[in-house]
Amino acid sequence: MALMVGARVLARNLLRPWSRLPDAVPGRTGPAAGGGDGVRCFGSPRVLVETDPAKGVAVIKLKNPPVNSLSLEVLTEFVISLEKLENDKTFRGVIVTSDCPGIFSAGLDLTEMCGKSQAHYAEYWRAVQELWLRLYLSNLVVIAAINGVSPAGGCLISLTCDYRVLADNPKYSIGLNETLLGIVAPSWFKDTLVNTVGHRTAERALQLGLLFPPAEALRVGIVDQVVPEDQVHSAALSVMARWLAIPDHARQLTKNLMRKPTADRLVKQRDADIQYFLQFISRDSIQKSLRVYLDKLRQKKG
Ligand SMILES: CCCCC/C=C\C/C=C\CCC/C=C/C(=O)SCCNC(=O)CCNC(=O)[C@H](O)C(C)(C)COP(=O)(O)OP(=O)(O)OC[C@H]1O[C@@H](n2cnc3c(N)ncnc32)[C@H](O)[C@@H]1OP(=O)(O)O
Repeated sequence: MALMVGARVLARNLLRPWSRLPDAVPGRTGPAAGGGDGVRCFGSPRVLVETDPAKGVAVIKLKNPPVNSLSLEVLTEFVISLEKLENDKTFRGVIVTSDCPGIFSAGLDLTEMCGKSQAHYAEYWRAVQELWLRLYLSNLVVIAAINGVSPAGGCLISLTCDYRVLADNPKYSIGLNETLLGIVAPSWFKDTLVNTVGHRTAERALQLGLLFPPAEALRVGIVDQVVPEDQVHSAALSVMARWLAIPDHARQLTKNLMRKPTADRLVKQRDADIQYFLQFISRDSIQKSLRVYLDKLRQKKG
């Protein structure tokens, strides 16, 4: 019950940009934060933020064990943390990564889309839209340091970034695998993939629900770089330095030029998109597919 109320409060914060989460780790500094002196931490229970004001760079670490599924709370806390960074002129870039070993993100939280009320589905989908819009159009340089498997919504998060570095581990596949669950990637997921890998590759990948292992992911361009696992963070920092060498205003205007038409397609019909999602996700056949998929995941262990 408390969790539900908490989620509602957090979700309402999305609509009230002036409201702030209390800092979960207020002003913690020092080497434990991962970057030596001057690194400061804030954020929330599921979205840790380590900042290095001297470099103007922050690291957002998703921490929603066991699989970093994108629950309503995670989506909301992510947006709030991102907004905090964007409103602080100290920061010019952010690296998005995972605090869960071996898993970047298992994607949208299936339990949020299964067996819940229409009101809940609407609330959840608006939060998914919000995070996508904020990340896709962020003024910050956003680099994904993909240190684990990254299906569906996890892949979407990384596709919204400006650059993707993937750890070279055969288990760390990435892709929009929605069709394997018997569901369909919405048009703006599809657009994000098309804008990254081109129409033909996206068409094949989406219909077959392909999850690309690292070498393949690099070949089709769904990631920009594959590096040994222990170098993901340092590689992301090197890339960041290169992107930060470009004057902000020129880079930001160019990013906007490239991405705004795609984002505008959703912005112009957000409510209709929510209605479309509601109709789709509430179908008996879709609910059944999701239940079967979740049961398979749960039975895997037993
Ligand atoms: C023309 C018509 C168009 C209509 C379109 C309109 C609208 C669109 C409608 C819907 C669009 C929805 C888009 C959906 C996007 C998504 O992101 S769906 C999620 C996709 N994710 C996956 O397929 C990944 C599933 N998970 C896994 O494959 C594995 O869990 C793993 C990530 C590889 C990790 O494996 P492992 O370490 O072995 O961990 P377990 O499998 O044992 O899992 C641990 C527990 O976590 C639970 N879990 C896993 N994934 C999720 C998830 N995504 N959400 C919620 N929960 C998840 C799993 O059940 C285990 O739970 P228990 O501990 O057993 O309780």
